[in-house]
Amino acid sequence: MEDGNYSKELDVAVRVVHMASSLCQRVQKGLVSTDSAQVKSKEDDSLVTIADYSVQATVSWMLSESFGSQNVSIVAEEDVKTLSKADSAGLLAAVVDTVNKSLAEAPKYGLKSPTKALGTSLIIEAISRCNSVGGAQGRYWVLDPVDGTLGFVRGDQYAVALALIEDGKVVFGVLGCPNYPMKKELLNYRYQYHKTTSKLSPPSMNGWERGCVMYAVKGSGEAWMQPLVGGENKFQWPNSATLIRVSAIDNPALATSCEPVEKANSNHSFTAGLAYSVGLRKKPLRVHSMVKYAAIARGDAEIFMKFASSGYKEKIWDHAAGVIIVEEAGGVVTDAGGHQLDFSKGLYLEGLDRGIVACSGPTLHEKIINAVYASWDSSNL
Ligand SMILES: Nc1ncnc2c1ncn2[C@@H]1O[C@H](COP(=O)(O)OS(=O)(=O)O)[C@@H](OP(=O)(O)O)[C@H]1O
Ligand SMILES: [Mg+2]
Ligand SMILES: [Mg+2]
Ligand SMILES: [Mg+2]
Repeated sequence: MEDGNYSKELDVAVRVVHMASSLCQRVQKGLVSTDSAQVKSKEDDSLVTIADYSVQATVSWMLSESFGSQNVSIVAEEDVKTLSKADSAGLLAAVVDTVNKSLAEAPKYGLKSPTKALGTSLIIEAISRCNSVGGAQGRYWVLDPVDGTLGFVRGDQYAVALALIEDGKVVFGVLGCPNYPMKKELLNYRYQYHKTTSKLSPPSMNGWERGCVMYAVKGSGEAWMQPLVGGENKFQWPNSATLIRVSAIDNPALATSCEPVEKANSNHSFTAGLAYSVGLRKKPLRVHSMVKYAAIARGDAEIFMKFASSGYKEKIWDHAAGVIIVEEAGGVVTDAGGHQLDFSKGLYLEGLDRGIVACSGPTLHEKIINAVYASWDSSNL
């Protein structure tokens, strides 16, 4: 894997995202979404689960072990505010157990386990150590431990997203998509929700390989995908990776667009109007998480549009890994004004103009940017 001076970081990042993705699959299978020892609401009313905290602790601990805690700065979505509350004691215990089970499997991914199980304080410390504020200088990791937590709780699509930013630019991104099938299938993969046990279990689709890890290094012109290491299989590198490329479709009538599931997260009627005006004819795919970027990078979709409410500020962890993978797979990602997304301004994509438009190529991208320009004023957004 030829790349600048990030090969060791990328190697560890891919391995730890595989490990974290398997952790999520295990948690998702046993998830009882009404059980507050597994799923909590944070102060902003968004959801957080055992998996979000466990992945953040696992990734944070492994990066510090691999590179020395003094050399590792991490921007990440979660903090320990909710987890430290008295009524989160059950959740915290479940996180400690989940993290130690995952770390015990580290050798399967070519990584080192801790000499003994981590105690609660070390796990709290690993999560809270992810307190970098990002910015235009220096090197820091960007982690969304579970992107699309809502999708995760629903047994639907979600992602584990890890990227490295240096001097304000994303230098590589790794995206674990545990529920995304290896074969070219629709993205509406869902676990079945059993009302009686209120448990989630994967549909009985024999031999239907699901789960992949994508990664790309800035300027390489390549994006790669590995099947998720599952069961007793040992992780191998790099021979299990295949090159992925965006779709060559640039005819709007044949193009597939995707967008967030929740209309609170993106204005569906505005994107429907844009779709019609540029001549899209297929029903949009509504998909949780950065799996939407993964779908474009892999050629399963050609367009991803997101127009959040005007007051909302996009976080860098919701986009860093997905953007670099689409760009290196041959796609284009800008804001609605056609400007590059700016990852150098701290935790948010400051200065983002109206929304995000990611396309498989410049022809579709230009049509959509022009359609936004033509219809924005009359859209009273
Ligand atoms: N109001 C609002 N507007 C826009 N975006 C928001 C909003 N609230 C949350 N978020 C962020 O969206 C992330 C999930 O994006 P998705 O594309 O998965 O959304 S959706 O669930 O499919 O609607 C989700 O990421 P996770 O928290 O990691 O799941 C949030 O960071
Ligand atoms: Mg969240
Ligand atoms: Mg997210
Ligand atoms: Mg998240």
